[in-house]
Parts: sequence; C-alpha cells; structure tokens
Amino acid sequence: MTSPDTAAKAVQVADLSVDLGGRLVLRGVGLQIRQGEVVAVLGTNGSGKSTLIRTVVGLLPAARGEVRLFGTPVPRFRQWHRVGYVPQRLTAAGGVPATVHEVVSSGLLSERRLFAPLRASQKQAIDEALEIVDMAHRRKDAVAELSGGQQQRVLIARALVSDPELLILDEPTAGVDLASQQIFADAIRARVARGTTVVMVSHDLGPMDALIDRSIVLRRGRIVYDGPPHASQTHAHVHHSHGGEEPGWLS
Ligand SMILES: Nc1ncnc2c1ncn2[C@@H]1O[C@H](COP(=O)(O)OP(=O)(O)OP(=O)(O)O)[C@@H](O)[C@H]1O
Repeated sequence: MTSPDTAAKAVQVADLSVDLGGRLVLRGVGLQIRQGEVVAVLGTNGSGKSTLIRTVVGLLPAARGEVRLFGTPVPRFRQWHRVGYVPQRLTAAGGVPATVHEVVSSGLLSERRLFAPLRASQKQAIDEALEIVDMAHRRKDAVAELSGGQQQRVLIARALVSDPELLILDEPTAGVDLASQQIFADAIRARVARGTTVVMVSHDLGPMDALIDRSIVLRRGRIVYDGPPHASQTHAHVHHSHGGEEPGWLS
C-alpha cells in the first residue's frame, strides 16, 4: 500500500548500498526528494553520483536497502512514462544506426505500442523537443554522425519529449555550448514552474545554478552534505581539495 505521505515523495532512497565488481560503491545512502524539488547531486569523480542515478532509474540493483519512485519500490515500478532520464553519454545508440528523430521518439516508447504509428500530438511533441534543443534541422541524420555536444542535445530532447513528472539528468549539459545550456535551463525552468521534479548530477551547473533548491554532496559512496545549494559548493570544494579519491596530480 502507498500512504499519501509516501506518494508525495518522488524519490525515496533508504539505506542503499550498491556493489560493483565486488566493491561497495554506495554505502548506506538515504535521501527523500519531494515532488517539485530541484536537486543537484555533486561530488568528485568516482564518488558514486552516476551509480546513485543509475540505481534510482533501475539500471543497477541494490545490494542492500531500497529505492522507491512515487512510493513504489523500483523493481515493481511500471510507470516509466512519469520519468525522463538523460544518461551521461549516448551509450545506448553507440553503433546503432538510429536517426535523431528515432532517438527522440524512443522517449515516447512507454506510451506507445511497439510499431504503432505516432499520433499527431506525439509528432508535435517530438518536433517541439527538437526545436528546444535546436536540432530540428538534423532530424534525419544518424546520431553517430553528430558531435558529442549535439548527441547530448538529442538525449535532452528525448528526456523532454514525454513531459515527465520526474527528470533525472546525469551531467546533461556536459560538452554542450553555453547558448544551448541556457536554452536547456530555460526549458527546465518552465517545467519546474509546472511542478516537475528534477534530480541532476553536474560538475558545472552553469545557467542551471539558479534553479537548484537543494544540493547533495557524495564522497566515497556516502552523503556528506544535504542542504541549501550555496553552502554545498564550499563543501564540495573542500572535499575536492582535501581527500577526494582523485590522484594527487588532479587535486
Ligand atoms: N562497472 C563497474 N565495476 C566496478 N566498479 C565500477 C563500475 N562502474 C563504476 N565503478 C566504480 O564506482 C565508483 C563510482 O563511480 P561513478 O561512476 O558512480 O562515479 P561518479 O561520481 O559519477 O564519477 P564522475 O564524476 O567521474 O562521473 C568509481 O570508483 C568507479 O570506479
């Protein structure tokens, strides 16, 4: 059963540990994200940010603990149309001869019967998402022929096309130029105003910074800060300078 209190939470993570290749990459992580919150996940390279995101969207299993989306444990969650996910890189399409239009329309897969033709409203949603990221003129091109930043823009369009209630973004604008970052931040701002929940990993929030209302900082698989965004910047910086996992030449 889902209590009303549980249902008001978009994401609930309780005592989560994740094991990758025999190593505990996340250790006892707990957090709750209310619907409508915009949360940044920060931390040095290898601190476990992508692992947390990938576990939240059900791509990695929990060794211990639990993740719930909208009150339902992820292994039983079926309402994936409510969730948009932008992975760190376009790995899914690597080597697959998909066009820009096909990749963006795959964002609607959970709403469509496989091979059913797109409805007019869905075609319009794809066109709008392609316009937002300024890739409409490349719709027929293979994504493999695009630059890294252009591929990232296609992934952003794929996440936006179904207008999900929860957007989970893993470094969505890495390698994307500043003008496109601004366009993306504006698109996110409009959705946040309508109540969309956003969870975003980023090393450089750029124009998105003003939208963040809470930061979580990970260090070596544990949450070391959870609170207002600006204090976290200092905190993330302190950990970056003194005792991150990166080799000395990076600190
Ligand atoms: N498939 C895997 N097998 C074993 N270890 C892994 C695997 N994937 C990631 N790891 C390890 O898990 C740790 C956390 O990785 P993760 O990608 O979550 O970090 P991150 O905080 O997202 O880093 P970055 O900022 O570099 O993207 C790292 O030490 C990494 O080496």
